[in-house]
Amino acid sequence: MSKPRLEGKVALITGSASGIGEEAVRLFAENGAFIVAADVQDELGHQVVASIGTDKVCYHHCDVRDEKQVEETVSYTLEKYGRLDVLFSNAGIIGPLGGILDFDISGFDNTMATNVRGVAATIKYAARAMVDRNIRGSIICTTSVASSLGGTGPHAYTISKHALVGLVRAACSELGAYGIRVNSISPFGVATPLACTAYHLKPDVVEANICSIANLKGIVLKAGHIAEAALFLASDESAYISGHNLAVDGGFTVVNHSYSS
Ligand SMILES: NC(=O)c1ccc[n+]([C@@H]2O[C@H](COP(=O)([O-])OP(=O)(O)OC[C@H]3O[C@@H](n4cnc5c(N)ncnc54)[C@H](O)[C@@H]3O)[C@@H](O)[C@H]2O)c1
Repeated sequence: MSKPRLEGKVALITGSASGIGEEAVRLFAENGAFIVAADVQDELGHQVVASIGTDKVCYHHCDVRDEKQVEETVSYTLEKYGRLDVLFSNAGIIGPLGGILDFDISGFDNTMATNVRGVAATIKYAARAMVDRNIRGSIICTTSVASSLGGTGPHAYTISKHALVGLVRAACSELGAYGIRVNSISPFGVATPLACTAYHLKPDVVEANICSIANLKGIVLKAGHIAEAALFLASDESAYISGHNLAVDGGFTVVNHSYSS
């Protein structure tokens, strides 16, 4: 039997009580990792952990907008499992809807505080922990197709995800010297609570809408597909990949949708 892909590795996953993060917790655990699952939805987070088993996975409250909570969560991970090999900085919000002409500036601030500043804080403390212990770790963030295209999400969200690509590249440029890889995953639409609640739609309706505009037909994108990409970037199979924004979008961002042959 082949060795579990994350055997002996310790991972911190934010936004882990729901959607993509929850799937990643399950998949990383199946692949032998010790995990701290962090989120602000404590009840859901505890349920996720209880459904997997508390021997290798634990839940910890962390609002990524609060630098102190991020620092404390990384310290908790080190106390609990003794090291940190993988950060999956995945927590994010869709932020306010609406156009630029009536732009919700305070909603924009909160979106940036969560999707960019929050991720920056997680990278800062996770990278410190890795550098201090000489760990050649892997840092993964969740961007979006809205990180490379305008008009595929609300404006504040699009701005935040574009900025996140810059953050990944900046961190990659510095942390390579320590052997630490920094990448991101850029998903197309997935019918998680983030996508469903924003538009007040049920998951099957969201999936039907996504499929109707998707480039790749005959498959429905699920949170598990994104978790698989995170597993690859977390594992040693991606040992020389850094600074990459891995599209899991069925080709959506590289085709001209108005062209038909
Ligand atoms: N669902 C999609 O279509 C889609 C597409 C592209 C990218 N993404 C990105 O994937 C990531 C995960 O989203 P999802 O779709 O699984 O949605 P989700 O709502 O199911 O999960 C997001 C999780 O992040 C947590 N969270 C929100 N604010 C937080 C904060 N301040 N501190 C800590 N945790 C916080 C939420 O409680 C939730 O559990 C996000 O970064 C999102 O932008 C989602």
